[in-house]
Amino acid sequence: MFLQRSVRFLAKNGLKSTSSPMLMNGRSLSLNKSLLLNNNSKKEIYSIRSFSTTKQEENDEIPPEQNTTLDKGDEKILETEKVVGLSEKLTFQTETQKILHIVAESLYTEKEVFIRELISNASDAIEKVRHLQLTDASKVEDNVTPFEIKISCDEDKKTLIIQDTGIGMTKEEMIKNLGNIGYSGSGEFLKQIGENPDKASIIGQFGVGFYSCFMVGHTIKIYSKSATSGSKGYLWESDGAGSYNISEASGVGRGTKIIIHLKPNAYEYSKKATVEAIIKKYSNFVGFPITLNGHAVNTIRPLWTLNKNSITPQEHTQFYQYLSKSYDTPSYHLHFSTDTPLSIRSIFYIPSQHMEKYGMGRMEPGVSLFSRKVLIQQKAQGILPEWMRFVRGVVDSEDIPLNVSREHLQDNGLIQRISSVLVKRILKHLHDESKKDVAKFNNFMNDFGPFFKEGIISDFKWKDEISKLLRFETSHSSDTSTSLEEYVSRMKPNQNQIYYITVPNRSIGLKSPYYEPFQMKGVEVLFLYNSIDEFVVTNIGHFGDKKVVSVESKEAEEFLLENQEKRTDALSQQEIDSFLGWVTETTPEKVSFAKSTTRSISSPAIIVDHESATMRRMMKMIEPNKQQELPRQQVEFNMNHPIVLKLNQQRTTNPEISKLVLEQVVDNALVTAGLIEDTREMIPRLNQLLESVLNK
Ligand SMILES: Nc1ncnc2c1ncn2[C@@H]1O[C@H](COP(=O)(O)OP(=O)(O)OP(=O)(O)O)[C@@H](O)[C@H]1O
Repeated sequence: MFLQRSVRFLAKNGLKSTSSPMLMNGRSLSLNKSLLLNNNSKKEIYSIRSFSTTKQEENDEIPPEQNTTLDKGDEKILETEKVVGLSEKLTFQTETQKILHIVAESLYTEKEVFIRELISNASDAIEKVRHLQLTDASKVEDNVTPFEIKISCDEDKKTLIIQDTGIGMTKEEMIKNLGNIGYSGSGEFLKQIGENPDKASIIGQFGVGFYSCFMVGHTIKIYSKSATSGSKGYLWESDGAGSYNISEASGVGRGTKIIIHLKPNAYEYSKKATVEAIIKKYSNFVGFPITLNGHAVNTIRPLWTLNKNSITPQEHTQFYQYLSKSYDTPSYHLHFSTDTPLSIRSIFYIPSQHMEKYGMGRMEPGVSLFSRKVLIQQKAQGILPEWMRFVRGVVDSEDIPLNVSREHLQDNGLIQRISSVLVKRILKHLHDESKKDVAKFNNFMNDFGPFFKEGIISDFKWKDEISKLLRFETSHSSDTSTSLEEYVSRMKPNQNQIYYITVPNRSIGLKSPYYEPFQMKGVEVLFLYNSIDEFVVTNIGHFGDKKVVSVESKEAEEFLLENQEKRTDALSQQEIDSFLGWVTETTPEKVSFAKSTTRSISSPAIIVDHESATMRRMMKMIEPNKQQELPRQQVEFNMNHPIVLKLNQQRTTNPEISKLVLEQVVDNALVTAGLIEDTREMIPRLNQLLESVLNK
């Protein structure tokens, strides 16, 4: 289809199906040329791509030997630039100095990552210039230079040079980007880098990658020329000891050239074999040709555009590690392509671990958005919902215009539609995986469950799909592995609701008077231990046609009443009424209504139909200074309980102690319902009661 469209277009516009060397040198170069010829309409991109790509779209890997114009022999990059005029000495921002020092000094075991960081910056810079060329070519001075990353190491000179033909930097940008740490939480970085054993991952996640070159270099020289029209070249030079020099330079090409003069303990990075192995290890999936001393190193395989059966598990792992700047093997991956209703090529990875659980701050979104292999935005907001920020991957859709506003991606209707398709597909994939390997999925949910719970609370649209993935601990088993589907499959024939109880731990749950009647009926109850869980189940509301309700709710009480054998009370109705009247008279500030319970409980009293304890705690967190008065409660008494019967006997003969006992019984019920947080106010009363027991 591309080809047909392009032939039509070329015929119409009189372009020749050229076999010029530029077109043969890879797609990025071809795109450049297309821009020289035309403006940036979608049609033009189709046409040139189709002509430059003779293989089918599904399998358009560019063999390494065709990747670059530079693969001609052992070529070293020379320092041909010349400083013009005087140089200006500037100091690093204080925080930057600290971070620079830490990065340079404390990562000696993982030094090699500096190559990954610099290549990643180079690739980002090229993506930026490519995007600018395709959206506003007039702003770019040089539209001819091919997109490439050249690396050169020299064992004699003890240098390593990394040069890109990317967006480059103006003088101001060099000062801003290289002299300051953009990351606002640099204090946080300093803390984490000290504590975390996986320092290399932290470097990647905090955007301090550039400074890693000071681990290996005693002097760093950076020549850079911004791609924007009219820019001059500059040299930035520093030994990382607090200051840097900037001067104008002539002979600087578009992009950035970093010359690292290696420290004696880092001479290994002047060896070609060492550097080549590191590039292959970390940067094999960079989307632009990388050459080392003139030889092509990487294989450009945009995996997401390939046939999924042609990709090996190792390639997936490598690609994931490249995308996520991490070293683990992903738990799951999904390679998903569709042409209807939208054209989407995508690959998603679910990491095997995440840092949020260690309190390491919020993860950034991890999916990059492309349009026909041109990067629109890395870590794109809005392509997946916020709660799916743990997913890493790539989404490519030719339906997205290159000049889509990157700031407001999440407000874009098309992005929202793509997002919908993707979220649905990812959730379905996880559901399928949960059936394939139950233990693996349960382990995954143990770790990543909080993200899905956040999804239930914040993203109502997906609550049905997400609720199928959640796992709970229940009275059936102490594993945190019961799905709602399994719960439903074990429901009693007369049961049409799912019951939960919020308790601090399992043992309290098992002893709770709210759980007791369910246990007696053999009805399974979900045990929720976190405040957030109650919001989660409240938001789930219904699972299929089964309502999810608290064991403390009216609905639960009605269920318990059904088919319940009539209790025979030891007291007459008149005696009961009189007792309950005494209760409300004696504890008017705590009890609004007292009645005889119908629940089979072994405690003397229980609070019913009350406000959720979780909600109270939440309100307190929201307004910590506001006194949260506890409203008067409805209390049900177990009229066969020995304490209640004795209380009834003694309330007239021993009114003082009976009042104390009643107050304690009510307070005990409030504690059981989680409504009293501070039990200290009971102590004087308990002491009085103890005294009276001992005095007997
Ligand atoms: N080769 C380059 N070309 C153009 N600009 C660059 C280049 N290398 C670095 N920069 C600029 O310097 C900034 C700082 O780079 P650094 O590697 O420290 O962090 P980062 O790239 O922003 O974050 P991360 O390392 O997480 O990708 C970059 O954001 C970019 O603006």
